[in-house]
Amino acid sequence: KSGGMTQNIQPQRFSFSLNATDGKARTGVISTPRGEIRTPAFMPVGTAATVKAMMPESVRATGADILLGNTYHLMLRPTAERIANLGGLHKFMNWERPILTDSGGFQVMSLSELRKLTEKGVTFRSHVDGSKHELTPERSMEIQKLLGSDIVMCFDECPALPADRGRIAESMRLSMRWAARSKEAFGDRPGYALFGIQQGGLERDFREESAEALKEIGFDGYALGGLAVGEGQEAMFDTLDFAPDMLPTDKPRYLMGVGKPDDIVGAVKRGIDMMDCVLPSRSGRTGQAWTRRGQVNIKNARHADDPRPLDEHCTCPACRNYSRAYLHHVFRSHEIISSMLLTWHNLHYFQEIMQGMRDAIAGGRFAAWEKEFHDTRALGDI
Ligand SMILES: Cc1cccc2c(=O)nc(N)[nH]c12
Ligand SMILES: [Zn+2]
Repeated sequence: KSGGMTQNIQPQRFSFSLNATDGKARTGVISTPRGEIRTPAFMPVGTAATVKAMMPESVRATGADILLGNTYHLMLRPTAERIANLGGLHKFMNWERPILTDSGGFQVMSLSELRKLTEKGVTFRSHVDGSKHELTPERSMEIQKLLGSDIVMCFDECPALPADRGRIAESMRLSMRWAARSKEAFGDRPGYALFGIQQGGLERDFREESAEALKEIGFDGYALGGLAVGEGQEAMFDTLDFAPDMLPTDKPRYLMGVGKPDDIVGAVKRGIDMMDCVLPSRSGRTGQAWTRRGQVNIKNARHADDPRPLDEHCTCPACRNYSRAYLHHVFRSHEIISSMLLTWHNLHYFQEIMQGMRDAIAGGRFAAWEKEFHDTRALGDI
């Protein structure tokens, strides 16, 4: 034994290693200077520098290796410059593990008013105070650098659906020009990653053109954008039956904005490595619990006298220490703990699904795991 200090040498690089595949499903590890990300990974959304109703240590306790922040929200309030002056987003929100930030374009189109889209970028008025702002690929890269996020997303445009093929092609080609400008502006930042975002709607030829354009530019990871925007699960899965295969095998594939538990399982089955969604946290705040036997609306009167836990197999604090009757009561009384407990449970359950899939893929038994997953959900709540 050397006796010397065994330092915790963090890799100064961003790298992805694939450990096993089972059909199209994959499991591996993304190594970053701020820690490892086990894939397939679910990323809780921390829009305004907080995963709502959760302390960061609680988010970690659910099993999350990485969380999401949003360029759009943070540039408006408290501003990226203020966060940078305070030491960056990790320090600001007390989460020292990896953070991925979305690039802002998608949120502008869905949240702001008086938007103006040009080749240069987007000008808009803040939904917070009506102030005028501009986002371009260059400004988005600058903001994400000020935040210090480990995985930076290209600045893209996601067409509102329904859209005709002409609109989808035009929007995708703009996003590809913006991807090149994003890469140029991002520069060379060892330890930080830039992900390209494939667009092209549900169209195989446009998805192919987009994938080719992104590979030509070259990225550390590749996201599939333009899905989970109202097309429905069947159309999304039909697209996922071909789109991920167009992307490099040796880089992470990130499906943005997905989804319900069965969306997540279907996406991993089709070769997706990373996902994010507000569903578990947002629905937790409305009393909507996600369990292995389906959805449970805890506000429903049927739970008022029920001494059982939400999910008897779940090891989260809500299921270990509280009854359905208690959860029902605190929701009906609008107590703050109601959001805390159900958000924790939902995030814990989503991470349990991810861990189950990682183990199943590593063991070559994904099909059996998927069957068990669907059969149990079909039982419905008891
Ligand atoms: C968050 C999200 C959901 C769904 C789609 C998208 C998209 O196409 N592009 C970006 N940047 N973000 C998205
Ligand atoms: Zn639970």
